[in-house]
Amino acid sequence: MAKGFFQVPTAYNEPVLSYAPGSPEREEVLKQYKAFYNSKVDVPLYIGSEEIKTGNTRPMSPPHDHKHIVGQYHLAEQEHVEKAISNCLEARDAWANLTWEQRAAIFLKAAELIAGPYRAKMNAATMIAQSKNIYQAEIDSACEIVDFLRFNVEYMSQIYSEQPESSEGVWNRVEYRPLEGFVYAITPFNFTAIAGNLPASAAMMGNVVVWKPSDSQVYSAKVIVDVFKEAGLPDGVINVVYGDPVMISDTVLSSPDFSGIHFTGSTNVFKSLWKQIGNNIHKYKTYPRIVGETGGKDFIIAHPTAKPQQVATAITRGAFEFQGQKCSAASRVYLPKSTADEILELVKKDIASFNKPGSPEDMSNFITAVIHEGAFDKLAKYIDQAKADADAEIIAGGNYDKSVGYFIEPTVILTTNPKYETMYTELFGPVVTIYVYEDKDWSDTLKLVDGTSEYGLTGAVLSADRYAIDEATKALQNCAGNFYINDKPTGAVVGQQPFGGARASGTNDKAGSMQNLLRWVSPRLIKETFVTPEDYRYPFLG
Ligand SMILES: NC(=O)c1ccc[n+]([C@@H]2O[C@H](COP(=O)([O-])OP(=O)(O)OC[C@H]3O[C@@H](n4cnc5c(N)ncnc54)[C@H](O)[C@@H]3O)[C@@H](O)[C@H]2O)c1
Ligand SMILES: N[C@@H](CCC=O)C(=O)O
Repeated sequence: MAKGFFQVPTAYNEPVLSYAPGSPEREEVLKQYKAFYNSKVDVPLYIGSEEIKTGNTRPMSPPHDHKHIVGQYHLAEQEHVEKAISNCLEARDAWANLTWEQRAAIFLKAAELIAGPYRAKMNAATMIAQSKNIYQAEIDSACEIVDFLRFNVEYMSQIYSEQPESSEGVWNRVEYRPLEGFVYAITPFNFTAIAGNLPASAAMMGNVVVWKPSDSQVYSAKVIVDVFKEAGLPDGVINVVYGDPVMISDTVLSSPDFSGIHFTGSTNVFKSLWKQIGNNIHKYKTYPRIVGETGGKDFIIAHPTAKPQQVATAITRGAFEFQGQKCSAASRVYLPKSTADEILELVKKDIASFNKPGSPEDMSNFITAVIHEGAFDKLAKYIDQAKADADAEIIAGGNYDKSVGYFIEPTVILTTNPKYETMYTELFGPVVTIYVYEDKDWSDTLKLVDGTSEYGLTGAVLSADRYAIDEATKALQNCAGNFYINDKPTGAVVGQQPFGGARASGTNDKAGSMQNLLRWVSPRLIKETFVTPEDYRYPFLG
C-alpha cells in the first residue's frame, strides 16, 4: 500500500512542434526517417519476457512506396496466443498488487520518453508505416499519445480518490480493483496514439493485456513496445501478438479469463466480436466489459450565414487531412444554395494548391498515400461509380494511381441525391460528398443530416446565426458524440474534447477520459464497523 496520499503531476498537453524549415526537430525526424527507411527491422511477438520469432513472416512496406521493404513481422499461431494469455495471467497478481503510484510512474516515464528521446522515432515510424505527413504524425504519435498517458494518470488518481461517505462508527471505502482476468486490446491502423492507449489505459488500472495491433501499424507499434520496455513496464503485462485476426480473436474470446475488450476499428468487426462474446458468455468467469469505438460518417452543415472561407477551410482540413483516414473526417457536407458556389470554388482552389499525392519525406506534401491496396481499390471503386452515376458528379480530383504508392487524389463528389451512397457509407479516404440544399430548407436539412447515416461520431455546424446554432445543436443531439460549432469535426485533443460517438460509432466511452478508465476497474466496497452490534433486538422492542 502507498504510504502517503500522493498527488500526481498536473497533466498538460504536449506542445506541437512546428517542423519549420531549418528547425532542429525537422532535421532530426528526417534523419530518423532515412535511417528507418534504409534498414530492415525484424519484429517479434512480445510474450512475457520472450521475443518470439515464429519464422512465419509478413513484409512491411510504406504505403507511399509499396515495393520498398522496411522489415518484417512474425505471425502468431494459436499456441502463441494461448501463451500470451497464460503469461498475462502469470503476471497478473504482481501487477495488480503493485502500488498505484509505481504503475503511474511507469506510464509517466513513457510519456516523457516519447516527448523527448523517442519523439523522432515515433514520428518517423508513423510516417513510414501509416504514410502520415510530419504534422499529422506529430499530433498523433508524439502529442496525442503523450497526452493520453499524462491525463490518464491524472484521471486514475481522481478515480482512486473518489470515496463514499461514512456514517458514525463506520468506515466505508472503495477499492478500484482491476478486472479479474485479462483485457484484449485490438487497435486500428490510423492512430499510433490509439494503438498505444488501448492496451496502456487498461494496464494503467492494474490489468494485464493481450494486444493485437493492426497489420498495417506493426512498424510503429514496435516503437511503442520499445518505449514501454524502457519505461520499465514489467514483462507479461502487455503481450503483443499479430496475425490472423479471426484465429487470434477466436482463441482469446474462448478463454474463461477473458474479462474485457478494448477495441477501436470498423463497425462490422466490432459487431461480430460483440456477437462472439455473447455466444461465449457462459464460458467466462465474469461479465466482460465491452468497449469499442468504431466507424463514422461525419458531417459538416453550413448555414447561409456561415462565412464561405471558413466553411471551405473546415472542408479542406476536415475531409483531407491524413487522406480522410480519421474516423472523425468530414465525409458528407450540406451547403446552402446561396453560398455553395463560392464555397466550392474555394475548396477547389485549396485542392489545386496541394502537391500531387506523394511521400511524407517530402515535407511540402499535404496529401500522402492511403493505407493499403484494399483501401485504394475500394476508394477507386466508389470514385468510378460516381463518375458513372447520373446523380453524382466529380468536381475535383477523381484520379488515382497505385504504381508506386497508394495515391488517391483528394476528390469532391457533388450529388443531387441526399441519400446518395457516399452520403451514408464510410469510405475512409480522401473523398467528400457534397449536397446543396435550398436555404429555406435549413430545418428540414437538419432532419436529413440526422436521418441519413447509421453513425453518430462527429459533426460540425458553421453559422453566424445563434438561433440556427441552437436549433442545430438540439436537432443533431444524437447525431454526433463530438459536435463542433464553427470548426471542423476533427482534431479532438485529450483532456479538452473527450472523444467518441454512439449509434453505430461505438459504445462512446470517450477515449482519454475518466469514463473510459472506469470501464477497466471493478470497484469493491469495504464497510468496516468499529463497534460491532451484539444484540439483534431493535430498541423499540424493549
Ligand atoms: N471511433 C473511433 O474512435 C475510431 C478511431 C480510429 C478508427 N476508427 C475506425 O476504424 C476503422 C479504420 O481502422 P482499420 O481499417 O484498422 O479497422 P479494421 O476494423 O479493419 O481493423 C481494426 C482492428 O481489428 C482487427 N480485425 C480485423 N478483422 C477482424 C476480425 N474479424 N476479428 C478480430 N479482429 C479483426 C484488425 O486486424 C485491426 O487490428 C474505421 O472504420 C474508423 O472509423 C474509429
Ligand atoms: N480523435 C481523432 C480521430 C480519431 C479517429 O481516427 C480526431 O478527433 O480527429
